[in-house]
Amino acid sequence: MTSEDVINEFRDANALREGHFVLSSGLHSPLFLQKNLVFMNADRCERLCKALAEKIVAQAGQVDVAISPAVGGIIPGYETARHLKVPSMYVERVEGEFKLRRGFHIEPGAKVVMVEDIVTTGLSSRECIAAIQALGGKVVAAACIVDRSGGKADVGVPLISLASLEVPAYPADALPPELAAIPVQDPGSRRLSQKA
Ligand SMILES: O=P(O)(O)OC[C@H]1O[C@H](OP(=O)(O)OP(=O)(O)O)[C@H](O)[C@@H]1O
Ligand SMILES: O=C(O)c1cc(=O)[nH]c(=O)[nH]1
Ligand SMILES: [Mg+2]
Repeated sequence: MTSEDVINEFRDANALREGHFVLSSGLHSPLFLQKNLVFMNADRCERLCKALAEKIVAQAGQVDVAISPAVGGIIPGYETARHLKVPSMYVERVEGEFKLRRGFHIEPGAKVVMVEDIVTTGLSSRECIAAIQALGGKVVAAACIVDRSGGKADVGVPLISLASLEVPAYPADALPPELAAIPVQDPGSRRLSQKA
C-alpha cells in the first residue's frame, strides 16, 4: 500500500480536515487527519492495519505484543495486533502520564511493537515507549498509520509508517496570518480535562 493509497482512504472517509487545529504537541496546523472517521469503518481499518502488520513483520520480525497510546492508538493497535496474531494492550493518560491499567501486564523482556495512529512530532510515541520500557517491555519498533513529519520524527526506536507525508505545523507564536485568522479547534485528548 503506497502513501497515496493511505491518504486516499482518509480522503474517502472525509477525514482530511482543513481549518486551524492545535495539535497534541501544541503546534498549530491547517490540516488535521481525523483518523476516527477512518477507523470507524471496519473494512477500511482492516485494509490499513493488515498492511501495517505486514510491514512490521518484514522490518522488525515477529513481536510478542502490540501496545498503543490511548485514545487514538487503541483501534489501529487492536486491528494491527489481530493481523500480527499477538495480544493488544494500551496505555492511557492518568493526570497527563501514560499508565498501563485495566489488568494489562507486560512480561519482562517481551518484544513490543508500539502502534500509533498518527505521528507528528513523535512526542506521544516517546512518552508511550518510555512507559512500556519502565514496565520491562523491550520496544523493538514503533509503527504508525501516518507519519506527518515526513520521516523527521525521532521516537528513539525504528519507526515503521504506512504513509509518510510532510504537513506544515507552526508554534503558537509563529502562525502565518491566514491561519491566525481562523478560529482554533483542539480535537485531541491530551488537554481534554482542561476543555469545556
Ligand atoms: O507525534 P505527536 O506530536 O505526539 O502527535 C501525534 C499524537 O497526537 C494524537 O493524539 P492526541 O494526544 O491528540 O489524542 P488522541 O490519541 O486521543 O487523538 C495522535 O493520536 C498521536 O498520539
Ligand atoms: O499531531 C496531532 O495531534 C494530530 C494530527 C493529526 O493530523 N491527527 C491527529 O489525530 N492528531
Ligand atoms: Mg494519540
